Amino acid sequence: MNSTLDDPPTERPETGLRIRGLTARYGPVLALDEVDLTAPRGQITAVLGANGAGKTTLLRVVSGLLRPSGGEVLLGSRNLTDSAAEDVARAGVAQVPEGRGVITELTVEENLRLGALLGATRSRAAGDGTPAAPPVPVSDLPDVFALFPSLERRRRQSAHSLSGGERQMLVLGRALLSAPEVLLLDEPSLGLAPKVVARIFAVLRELVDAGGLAVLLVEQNARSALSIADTGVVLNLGRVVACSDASALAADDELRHAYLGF
Ligand SMILES: Nc1ncnc2c1ncn2[C@@H]1O[C@H](COP(=O)(O)OP(=O)(O)OP(=O)(O)O)[C@@H](O)[C@H]1O
Repeated sequence: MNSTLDDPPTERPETGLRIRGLTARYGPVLALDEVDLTAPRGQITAVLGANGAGKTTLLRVVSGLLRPSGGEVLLGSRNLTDSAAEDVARAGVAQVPEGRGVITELTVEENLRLGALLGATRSRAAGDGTPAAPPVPVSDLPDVFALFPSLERRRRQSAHSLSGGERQMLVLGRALLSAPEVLLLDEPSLGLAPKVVARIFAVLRELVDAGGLAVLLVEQNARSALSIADTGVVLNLGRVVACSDASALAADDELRHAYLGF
């Protein structure tokens, strides 16, 4: 039987996110078929694959937006499988939606304060027995501004005025302020200039190396993703067709040509 969010942890929380036998459907369409993968703490796990492979569906299930038809989503010893999206967020799983996720009516600073608000809620919950958040080295707005100085220059501007790259930095900063254990990133490179992508990926790498954060990075840009990831998982038609060390995947010509488009 599944444990619940309220069960006391019985394993070391270092385990990170584990997905076991995950199956998801849209009516007759089988979008995920018995997917197994692990996103350990202190590592970046890239999920790669062509259009329709099931990457977005995987994120939707993990974040509680779509109910799976089978399998499990575990965070440490906590079973998040059938949890509502707000409970998954409170458990420490932060979504970094593709740059659309900024609230354009609010300023940069106000957007960031929303993330900090969730972080504060989580800290109070931790006092009630939930495992404390890991030491993500971002706890207040100045920490985000140190990572992304252009956000500081625009802190009082409406988020509407930001470029695509700045919007992506803002949603990432907001997610970090929620003191996450796991970051889920959906195509953070989409439509951005290579220089901006390089900055965002370098920040992710720094954060993961500095603490116990687990990153699940969904990307179509397989080459860039594998350059910063520890492990790559390749999906095709809802199934895992490869799961390996990122550098080994990048060096596998057959696999790259068949599934990764580079
Ligand atoms: N709302 C939906 N209704 C029906 N089928 C869907 C729906 N969303 C996705 N699908 C189907 O589920 C499968 C997986 O789609 P998904 O969006 O997860 O793939 P993806 O790898 O994220 O691709 P993309 O990068 O194009 O978003 C595809 O066959 C897709 O057509």
